Amino acid sequence: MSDSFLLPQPDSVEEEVARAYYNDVVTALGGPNVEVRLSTEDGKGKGIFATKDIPEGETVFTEVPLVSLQHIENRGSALVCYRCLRFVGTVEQQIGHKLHCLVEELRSTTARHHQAGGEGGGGAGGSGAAGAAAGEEAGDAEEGQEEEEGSSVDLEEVLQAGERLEQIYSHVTPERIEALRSGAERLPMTEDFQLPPPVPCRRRCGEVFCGAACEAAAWEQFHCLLCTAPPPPAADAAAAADAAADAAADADAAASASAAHADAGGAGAGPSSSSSSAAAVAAAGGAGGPAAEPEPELVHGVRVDRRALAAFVEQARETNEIFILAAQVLASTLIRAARALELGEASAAAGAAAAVAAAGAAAAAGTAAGCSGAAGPSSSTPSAPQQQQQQQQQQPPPTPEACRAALAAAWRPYVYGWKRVWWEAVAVPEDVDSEEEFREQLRSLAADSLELLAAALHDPRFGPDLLTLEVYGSVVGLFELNNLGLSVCSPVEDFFLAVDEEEEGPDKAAVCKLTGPLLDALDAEYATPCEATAFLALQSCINHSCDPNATAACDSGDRTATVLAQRDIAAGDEITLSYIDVNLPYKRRQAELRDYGFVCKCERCTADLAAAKARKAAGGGKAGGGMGALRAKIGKRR
Ligand SMILES: C[S@@+](CC[C@H](N)C(=O)[O-])C[C@H]1O[C@@H](n2cnc3c(N)ncnc32)[C@H](O)[C@@H]1O
Repeated sequence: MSDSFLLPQPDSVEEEVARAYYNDVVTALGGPNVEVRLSTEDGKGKGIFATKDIPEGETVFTEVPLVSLQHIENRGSALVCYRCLRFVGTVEQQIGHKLHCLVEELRSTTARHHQAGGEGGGGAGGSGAAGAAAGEEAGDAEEGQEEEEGSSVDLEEVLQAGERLEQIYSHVTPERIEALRSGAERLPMTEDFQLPPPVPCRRRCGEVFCGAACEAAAWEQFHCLLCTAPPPPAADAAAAADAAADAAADADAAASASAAHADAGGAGAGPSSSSSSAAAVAAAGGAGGPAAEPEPELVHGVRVDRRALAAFVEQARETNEIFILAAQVLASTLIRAARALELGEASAAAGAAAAVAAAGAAAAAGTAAGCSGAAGPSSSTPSAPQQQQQQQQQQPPPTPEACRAALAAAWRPYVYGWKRVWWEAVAVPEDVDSEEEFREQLRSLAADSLELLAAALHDPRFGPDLLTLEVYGSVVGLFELNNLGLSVCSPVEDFFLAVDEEEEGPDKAAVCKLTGPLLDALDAEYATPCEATAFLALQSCINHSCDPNATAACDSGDRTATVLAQRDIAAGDEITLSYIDVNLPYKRRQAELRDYGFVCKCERCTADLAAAKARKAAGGGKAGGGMGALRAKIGKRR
């Protein structure tokens, strides 16, 4: 059992609080189609059950992720809001961004070949260190080999990169890519695919948002603690509080934000992305930041060292991007706990379990407010850093009991997702010789990451309880076992489909003359969606079935993820989704689900296993059986 009061204890008080929390979450989302049961009869843990008949095609429930993060390697394919994943800019900018990042990535591959002296090798190659799976890294046998592989180049990959680059340039010039990217070139028919203009982070850290409200919501929710850019000079500090609103009106915002996004890791791979945090800081400096060593800032009572944050982000991008999501969870928890103290809510929270549950549920519902700018139950207008520091200095220090109660309440939205620490939750890859060594390497990677984060966020009130390896490992493990892959369709795909569907004739020919070369240059990339990882309070409670009765879909327009009935669901039925491709035969399904850390106990697997055993007993063949094609992956809701 865990020593940390932040990780669940199996006692009745906890169960009561959990029940109250989920009731509040369901109610806040407009229930009452479903309820959360804390244990299913077949031992799968928590589950979601229908409280009334839900006909096929109807919405079971809709919710907003508590946190989400676009995959680093996807940043070159889709220019989206850092908080809500909505595509931003224009279709032209999206096309320019994709081509620019693609060209940069291909160039960096061929440049690595030249740097390596033009020698081919059988090494790892690949598209750079960014986003490399921690498991792969931990699976490498020896340091020497890693180094050797890092500098070696796969000749075939280099040749392919060169060919692809030539193919792109045979259809589109570098000047045209830049014209699309900057908005100088407009294409016909794109007015039907309006996107919000990108609004840069108030400190120009390189992240962009779909509007000032989303920028402000992200800032309040976690970004004020995690932004890698230093504060503006003192004279501009007051203005900085309103910078998000100003940025929306900034005539250059769209183009500069688009470029900043690309420079801050947009290429998604290769050297440019691993130095992205530094680039983001440099970009912010260029926008008026001080050149001198910045002082740590006090934000909601947390001492924030932006340079240390940049180091944290860089390590996460090179090893495991989930560390960044984990940091969002911890930062938003710190902020909610600090706000609770600021507003004097802690004493109430300490006294009543129900109040604790309500605070947590309200936090989940608060983030569900979408792009409205609301960031939580005690959302307040952000004040300038100096004002915040003054306020905090005037307040008497909170008691340890108040701190613990505030932290427990703030932590509530995540506590029930907890299962195992990351290094114990990960399935061991087949090519790993020593499981013990592998898990130790993951543990040490998480410890390094936490050390960097703890150096960046110093909080004597909550830090000693929250920033521990056990809690950090549990948050990363939560994403390993509960995360939801979000996939938001690209407006670029919709645009090219619309062009294709136009009636044949001279008008279409004129449009195709302009768009055809772009489609040829993009090739299969034209349809790449935004891919992200997210954590949702209710969806993370839905168990898997190889014959699911529901499916999930997401809508980038309002940042919602919806669960839909895939067939008629009766009151009392468990709601199930498929985490994998259910077309696979029994053994392959079980193998895939081992990656999710469990042996499937669904009715179909139970029946398949029984049939296989019966066949074996009768001296017969293999287990198998196909179902209709279903994808766990979330698609766009139409
Ligand atoms: C996303 S969570 C679902 C909610 C979970 N039951 C809970 O208590 O939080 C996924 C976890 O639920 C359990 N689970 C989900 N579907 C299952 C199934 N078909 N058979 C066995 N365990 C399952 C596994 O422990 C898995 O790691």
